[in-house]
Amino acid sequence: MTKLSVNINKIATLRNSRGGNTPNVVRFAEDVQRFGAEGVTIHPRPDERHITYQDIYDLKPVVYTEYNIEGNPIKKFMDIVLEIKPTQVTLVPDAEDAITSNAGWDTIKHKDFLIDIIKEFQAKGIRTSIFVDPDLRQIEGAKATGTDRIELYTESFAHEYSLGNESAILPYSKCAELANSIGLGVNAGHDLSLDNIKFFKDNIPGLLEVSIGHALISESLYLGIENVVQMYLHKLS
Ligand SMILES: CC(=O)[C@@H](O)[C@H](O)COP(=O)(O)O
Ligand SMILES: NCC(=O)COP(=O)(O)O
Repeated sequence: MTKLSVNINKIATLRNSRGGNTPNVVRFAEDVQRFGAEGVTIHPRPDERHITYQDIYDLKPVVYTEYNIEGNPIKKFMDIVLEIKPTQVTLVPDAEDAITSNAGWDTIKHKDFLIDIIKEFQAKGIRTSIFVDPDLRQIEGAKATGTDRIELYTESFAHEYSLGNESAILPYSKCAELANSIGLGVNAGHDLSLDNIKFFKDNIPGLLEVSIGHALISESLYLGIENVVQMYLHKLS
Protein backbone atom coordinates (compact mmCIF):
# COMPACT_ATOMS: atom_id res chain seq x y z
CA MET A 1 0.00 0.00 0.00
CA THR A 2 1.29 3.47 -0.88
CA LYS A 3 0.46 6.20 1.63
CA LEU A 4 -0.42 9.70 0.49
CA SER A 5 1.28 12.42 2.54
CA VAL A 6 0.07 15.90 1.67
CA ASN A 7 2.76 18.58 1.66
CA ILE A 8 1.16 21.77 3.00
CA ASN A 9 4.02 24.20 2.29
CA LYS A 10 1.95 25.98 -0.34
CA ILE A 11 -0.85 26.69 2.15
CA ALA A 12 1.73 28.44 4.31
CA THR A 13 3.00 30.37 1.27
CA LEU A 14 -0.49 31.71 0.66
CA ARG A 15 -0.98 32.59 4.32
CA ASN A 16 2.36 34.40 4.51
CA SER A 17 1.58 36.48 1.44
CA ARG A 18 -0.83 38.57 3.55
CA GLY A 19 0.29 38.00 7.12
CA GLY A 20 -2.49 36.86 9.45
CA ASN A 21 -3.70 33.31 9.56
CA THR A 22 -5.68 32.71 6.37
CA PRO A 23 -5.57 30.04 5.16
CA ASN A 24 -4.93 28.28 8.43
CA VAL A 25 -2.31 25.52 8.01
CA VAL A 26 -3.39 23.69 11.15
CA ARG A 27 -7.01 23.56 10.01
CA PHE A 28 -5.84 22.48 6.56
CA ALA A 29 -3.79 19.63 8.04
CA GLU A 30 -6.81 18.51 10.05
CA ASP A 31 -9.00 18.62 6.96
CA VAL A 32 -6.72 16.69 4.59
CA GLN A 33 -6.48 13.92 7.16
CA ARG A 34 -10.28 13.91 7.54
CA PHE A 35 -10.52 13.61 3.75
CA GLY A 36 -8.29 10.52 3.83
CA ALA A 37 -4.66 11.64 3.58
CA GLU A 38 -2.41 9.25 5.45
CA GLY A 39 0.26 11.78 6.28
CA VAL A 40 1.16 15.46 6.44
CA THR A 41 4.51 16.69 5.13
CA ILE A 42 6.18 20.01 5.79
CA HIS A 43 9.51 21.30 4.55
CA PRO A 44 10.55 24.28 6.68
CA ARG A 45 13.27 26.40 5.14
CA PRO A 46 15.65 28.65 7.09
CA ASP A 47 14.04 31.85 5.76
CA GLU A 48 10.60 30.57 6.89
CA ARG A 49 9.16 31.66 3.56
CA HIS A 50 6.36 29.14 3.90
CA ILE A 51 6.29 26.80 6.90
CA THR A 52 7.54 28.66 9.98
CA TYR A 53 9.36 27.10 12.89
CA GLN A 54 6.27 27.86 15.00
CA ASP A 55 4.11 25.88 12.52
CA ILE A 56 6.16 22.76 13.30
CA TYR A 57 5.02 22.97 16.94
CA ASP A 58 1.43 23.98 16.13
CA LEU A 59 0.95 21.02 13.79
CA LYS A 60 2.30 18.41 16.18
CA PRO A 61 -0.90 17.90 18.24
CA VAL A 62 -3.19 17.69 15.21
CA VAL A 63 -1.23 15.37 12.92
CA TYR A 64 -2.52 11.96 14.00
CA THR A 65 -1.46 10.25 10.75
CA GLU A 66 2.22 10.26 9.74
CA TYR A 67 4.03 13.52 10.44
CA ASN A 68 6.89 13.90 7.96
CA ILE A 69 9.31 16.80 8.37
CA GLU A 70 11.71 17.41 5.50
CA GLY A 71 14.76 19.61 5.40
CA ASN A 72 18.46 20.19 5.45
CA PRO A 73 19.80 19.01 8.83
CA ILE A 74 21.22 22.34 9.98
CA LYS A 75 21.36 22.80 13.77
CA LYS A 76 18.05 24.61 14.17
CA PHE A 77 16.23 22.00 12.08
CA MET A 78 17.82 19.15 14.01
CA ASP A 79 17.02 20.63 17.41
CA ILE A 80 13.34 21.12 16.60
CA VAL A 81 12.86 17.74 14.92
CA LEU A 82 14.56 15.93 17.81
CA GLU A 83 12.26 17.77 20.23
CA ILE A 84 9.03 17.27 18.24
CA LYS A 85 9.71 13.63 17.35
CA PRO A 86 7.64 13.31 14.16
CA THR A 87 6.97 9.92 12.58
CA GLN A 88 9.63 10.53 9.96
CA VAL A 89 12.37 12.98 9.11
CA THR A 90 13.40 13.29 5.45
CA LEU A 91 16.85 14.76 4.98
CA VAL A 92 17.26 16.96 1.91
CA PRO A 93 20.57 18.61 0.92
CA ASP A 94 19.05 21.84 -0.32
CA ALA A 95 20.95 25.09 -0.40
CA GLU A 96 19.45 28.01 1.55
CA ASP A 97 18.82 30.00 -1.60
CA ALA A 98 17.31 27.14 -3.61
CA ILE A 99 13.80 27.92 -4.88
CA THR A 100 12.90 24.31 -4.21
CA SER A 101 14.74 21.04 -3.67
CA ASN A 102 16.89 20.39 -6.71
CA ALA A 103 19.15 17.40 -5.99
CA GLY A 104 19.51 14.30 -3.88
CA TRP A 105 22.33 13.52 -1.46
CA ASP A 106 25.69 12.30 -2.60
CA THR A 107 25.44 9.39 -0.17
CA ILE A 108 28.99 8.27 -0.88
CA LYS A 109 30.69 11.62 -0.28
CA HIS A 110 28.52 12.46 2.75
CA LYS A 111 28.41 8.95 4.21
CA ASP A 112 30.01 9.73 7.59
CA PHE A 113 27.97 12.92 8.08
CA LEU A 114 24.73 11.06 7.29
CA ILE A 115 25.59 8.11 9.54
CA ASP A 116 26.00 10.43 12.54
CA ILE A 117 22.86 12.45 11.89
CA ILE A 118 20.69 9.42 11.14
CA LYS A 119 21.80 7.76 14.39
CA GLU A 120 20.71 10.83 16.34
CA PHE A 121 17.20 10.77 14.89
CA GLN A 122 16.81 7.01 15.20
CA ALA A 123 17.91 7.14 18.84
CA LYS A 124 14.78 9.26 19.46
CA GLY A 125 12.58 6.76 17.63
CA ILE A 126 12.21 8.92 14.50
CA ARG A 127 12.14 7.02 11.21
CA THR A 128 14.67 8.43 8.73
CA SER A 129 14.50 8.87 4.99
CA ILE A 130 17.05 10.52 2.71
CA PHE A 131 16.33 12.27 -0.57
CA VAL A 132 18.24 10.66 -3.45
CA ASP A 133 18.52 10.80 -7.21
CA PRO A 134 17.59 7.62 -9.09
CA ASP A 135 21.14 6.28 -9.28
CA LEU A 136 22.00 2.73 -8.18
CA ARG A 137 25.31 3.79 -6.59
CA GLN A 138 23.47 6.35 -4.47
CA ILE A 139 21.01 3.69 -3.30
CA GLU A 140 23.86 1.43 -2.21
CA GLY A 141 25.46 4.45 -0.54
CA ALA A 142 22.17 5.17 1.23
CA LYS A 143 22.11 1.65 2.66
CA ALA A 144 25.56 2.24 4.16
CA THR A 145 24.28 5.31 6.05
CA GLY A 146 21.85 3.22 8.11
CA THR A 147 18.76 5.12 6.94
CA ASP A 148 15.41 3.36 7.16
CA ARG A 149 14.13 4.68 3.85
CA ILE A 150 15.04 6.66 0.77
CA GLU A 151 12.90 9.25 -0.96
CA LEU A 152 13.37 9.08 -4.73
CA TYR A 153 13.62 12.59 -6.21
CA THR A 154 11.02 12.43 -8.96
CA GLU A 155 11.52 15.76 -10.75
CA SER A 156 13.25 14.24 -13.81
CA PHE A 157 10.61 11.52 -14.12
CA ALA A 158 7.79 14.09 -13.90
CA HIS A 159 9.39 16.34 -16.49
CA GLU A 160 10.15 13.58 -19.00
CA TYR A 161 6.77 11.92 -18.51
CA SER A 162 5.04 15.22 -19.29
CA LEU A 163 6.90 15.16 -22.64
CA GLY A 164 5.67 11.63 -23.35
CA ASN A 165 8.90 9.87 -22.44
CA GLU A 166 7.67 6.89 -20.41
CA SER A 167 11.11 5.26 -20.36
CA ALA A 168 12.13 7.91 -17.80
CA ILE A 169 10.60 5.57 -15.22
CA LEU A 170 13.27 2.89 -15.76
CA PRO A 171 16.02 4.20 -13.43
CA TYR A 172 13.37 4.64 -10.73
CA SER A 173 12.07 1.09 -11.11
CA LYS A 174 15.62 -0.29 -10.96
CA CYS A 175 16.48 1.77 -7.88
CA ALA A 176 13.30 0.66 -6.13
CA GLU A 177 14.06 -2.98 -6.91
CA LEU A 178 17.55 -2.60 -5.50
CA ALA A 179 16.27 -0.78 -2.41
CA ASN A 180 13.68 -3.50 -1.79
CA SER A 181 16.33 -6.20 -2.11
CA ILE A 182 18.68 -4.59 0.42
CA GLY A 183 16.01 -3.70 2.97
CA LEU A 184 15.55 0.01 2.33
CA GLY A 185 12.01 1.39 2.34
CA VAL A 186 11.04 3.46 -0.71
CA ASN A 187 9.27 6.84 -0.64
CA ALA A 188 9.07 9.31 -3.51
CA GLY A 189 8.29 12.91 -4.17
CA HIS A 190 8.69 16.14 -6.14
CA ASP A 191 6.41 17.24 -8.95
CA LEU A 192 4.18 14.19 -8.67
CA SER A 193 0.65 15.02 -9.82
CA LEU A 194 -2.71 13.58 -10.80
CA ASP A 195 -1.32 13.18 -14.32
CA ASN A 196 1.70 11.05 -13.45
CA ILE A 197 1.00 9.38 -10.10
CA LYS A 198 -0.73 6.23 -11.35
CA PHE A 199 1.95 5.44 -13.92
CA PHE A 200 4.64 6.08 -11.31
CA LYS A 201 3.02 3.91 -8.66
CA ASP A 202 2.31 1.07 -11.11
CA ASN A 203 6.00 0.90 -12.05
CA ILE A 204 7.63 1.24 -8.64
CA PRO A 205 7.69 -1.96 -6.61
CA GLY A 206 7.18 -1.54 -2.86
CA LEU A 207 6.38 2.18 -2.97
CA LEU A 208 5.54 3.02 0.65
CA GLU A 209 4.76 6.73 0.56
CA VAL A 210 4.46 9.67 -1.78
CA SER A 211 4.57 13.26 -0.53
CA ILE A 212 2.84 15.68 -2.85
CA GLY A 213 2.33 19.42 -2.49
CA HIS A 214 2.73 21.82 -5.39
CA ALA A 215 0.55 19.99 -7.92
CA LEU A 216 -1.97 18.75 -5.37
CA ILE A 217 -2.68 22.22 -4.02
CA SER A 218 -2.81 23.66 -7.55
CA GLU A 219 -5.24 20.95 -8.68
CA SER A 220 -7.39 21.71 -5.63
CA LEU A 221 -7.97 25.26 -6.88
CA TYR A 222 -10.03 23.77 -9.68
CA LEU A 223 -11.33 20.54 -8.17
CA GLY A 224 -11.50 21.14 -4.42
CA ILE A 225 -9.20 19.64 -1.81
CA GLU A 226 -11.52 16.87 -0.62
CA ASN A 227 -12.09 15.69 -4.17
CA VAL A 228 -8.40 15.85 -5.05
CA VAL A 229 -7.32 13.84 -2.00
CA GLN A 230 -9.90 11.20 -2.98
CA MET A 231 -8.61 11.18 -6.57
CA TYR A 232 -5.03 10.56 -5.40
CA LEU A 233 -6.15 7.81 -3.04
CA HIS A 234 -8.01 6.14 -5.88
CA LYS A 235 -4.98 6.30 -8.18
CA LEU A 236 -2.73 4.94 -5.43
CA SER A 237 -5.03 2.03 -4.51
C1 LIG B 1 11.97 17.34 -0.94
C2 LIG B 1 10.97 17.85 -1.88
O1 LIG B 1 10.99 17.54 -3.05
C3 LIG B 1 9.90 18.72 -1.40
O2 LIG B 1 9.93 18.92 -0.04
C4 LIG B 1 9.93 20.02 -2.06
O3 LIG B 1 11.23 20.49 -2.04
C5 LIG B 1 8.97 21.00 -1.46
O4 LIG B 1 9.62 22.13 -0.98
P1 LIG B 1 9.11 23.58 -1.43
O5 LIG B 1 7.63 23.63 -1.14
O6 LIG B 1 9.90 24.53 -0.60
O7 LIG B 1 9.37 23.69 -2.90
N1 LIG C 1 8.95 15.36 -0.79
C1 LIG C 1 8.27 15.97 -1.85
C2 LIG C 1 7.19 16.83 -1.34
O1 LIG C 1 6.95 16.90 -0.17
C3 LIG C 1 6.35 17.61 -2.26
O2 LIG C 1 7.01 18.06 -3.38
P1 LIG C 1 6.11 18.86 -4.46
O3 LIG C 1 4.89 18.00 -4.75
O4 LIG C 1 5.71 20.16 -3.82
O5 LIG C 1 6.99 19.00 -5.66
